[in-house]
Amino acid sequence: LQLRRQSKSPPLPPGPKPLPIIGNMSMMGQLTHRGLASLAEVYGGLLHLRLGRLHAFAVSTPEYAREVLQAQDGAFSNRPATIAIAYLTYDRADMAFAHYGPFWRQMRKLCVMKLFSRRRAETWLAVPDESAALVRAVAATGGAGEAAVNLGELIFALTKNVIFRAAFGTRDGEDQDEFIAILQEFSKLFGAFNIGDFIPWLSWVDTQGISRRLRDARAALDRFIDKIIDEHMRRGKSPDDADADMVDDMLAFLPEAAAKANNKDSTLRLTRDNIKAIIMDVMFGGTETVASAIEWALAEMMHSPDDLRRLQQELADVVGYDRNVDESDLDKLPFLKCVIKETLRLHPPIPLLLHETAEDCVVGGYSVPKGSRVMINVWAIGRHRGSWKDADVFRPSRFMAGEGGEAAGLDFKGSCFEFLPFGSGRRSCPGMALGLYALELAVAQLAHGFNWSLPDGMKPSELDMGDVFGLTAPRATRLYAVPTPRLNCPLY
Ligand code: HEM
Repeated sequence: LQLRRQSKSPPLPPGPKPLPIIGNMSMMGQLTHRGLASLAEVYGGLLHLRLGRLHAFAVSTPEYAREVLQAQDGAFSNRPATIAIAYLTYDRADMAFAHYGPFWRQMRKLCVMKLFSRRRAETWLAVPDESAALVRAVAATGGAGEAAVNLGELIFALTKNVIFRAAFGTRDGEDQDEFIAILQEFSKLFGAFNIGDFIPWLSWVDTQGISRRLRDARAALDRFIDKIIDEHMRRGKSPDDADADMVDDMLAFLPEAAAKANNKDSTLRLTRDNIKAIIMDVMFGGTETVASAIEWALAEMMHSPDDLRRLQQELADVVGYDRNVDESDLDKLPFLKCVIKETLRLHPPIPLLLHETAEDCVVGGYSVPKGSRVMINVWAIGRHRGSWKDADVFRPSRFMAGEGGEAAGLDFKGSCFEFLPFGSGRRSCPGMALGLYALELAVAQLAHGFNWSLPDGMKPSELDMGDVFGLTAPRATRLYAVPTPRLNCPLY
């Protein structure tokens, strides 16, 4: 009896009572950052759900986040993938959905050292160029202080152009529209409910025609990127060329190119599928995340005009009224950094981090079996009442050093578990530096270049601050605002 008792694994954490076979699948609609935060108030910081055959866990406190992202990082670093995700990533031929292991390590090294690194001039030049184009577009459409501009749409165009340029070396043309349509279909398929993910013996039930849509979407991507790869192979640019793009960088790792260049230094060999899948990672990882953060930062400041005025005063003191902000100013703008931090705390662009366990684990005395889906709710953690004073209030000065800001010592690099907009540990964001650069520059230039008011006499307190849940958590309604130029120089 004693042996049996000793070998008994610890209990599963608390959670809503599951039904036979379907478990808690009737609660699928609640598995959003907000829904899971409400469940955590009832069941605690580590809760368990049964979704058909799948065990799912939600982590909603800094203590449990530290446990899974730091103390037991190795066991929690796999990624869960639905049938749709596995198919659209060419069976996890990318980095974001590859399981933790030697292949993922090599892909990650390639991304960090080459694709997103500061040395990739084309990518980093795209940020100031496209940010200037955004300011120009704002000045052109609403610059007389009369018409409202659709800031959300213009900001999305900025990040899309930056990433498109980084990947393919170009921004214009009908190609972009075709590619955006492919991205949108991928995004819908990633989020579509598919019963086979939870009850495999029911996978034949495909009422929404998902299998056909998956085949069509991947075929469309094949057609699109194969053409680009062939063009890049024909022009034969070297990754060392100043205007090389990500495709040029990756082509050097195709077996035929590596053999030709006698590239023995690297054991990494990529296939065309790897190249396509990584391009999709970069598109999904780098476009909506940055766009949603820029739009939220501006919306929060329009909702809290004193903070906008304070940032504009800082910009006037440091930059003056005769030019707009450039990269060299960014490190001299402490309040701007606080605005960015406070925005990422309240609106982490990826609100739920999705991990999977590679082995049976025990967390806080509870069992987490191998192959479980683990959702780390960074949105709930950023608003955790035990960690943050006035947790739901936008107050950038909480991060201000020298003013007694209670959160002055906290940053988002991954060691403060109450603040994880970029994740932490092995699977944390490899595009953080690039994302922050685009975010800081765009927010600073828009705040410095214009005074902002809300359309139709709307009061700041009336601005809709709701969000929607998907791969990211952008604003529920696009941000419209009326710009009035405030500099003595032309806006580009
Ligand atoms: C404000 C901007 C951004 C935010 C807040 C952000 C946030 C995140 C988060 C939270 C993760 C997942 C961490 C985890 O699961 O533990 C992630 C992963 C990732 N991000 Fe970002 N990201 C941003 C910008 C970018 C950019 C600009 C790129 C690429 C150009 C990028 C590429 C990726 C990739 C490829 C992964 C997957 C990494 C892996 O699985 O190993 N991100 N990001």
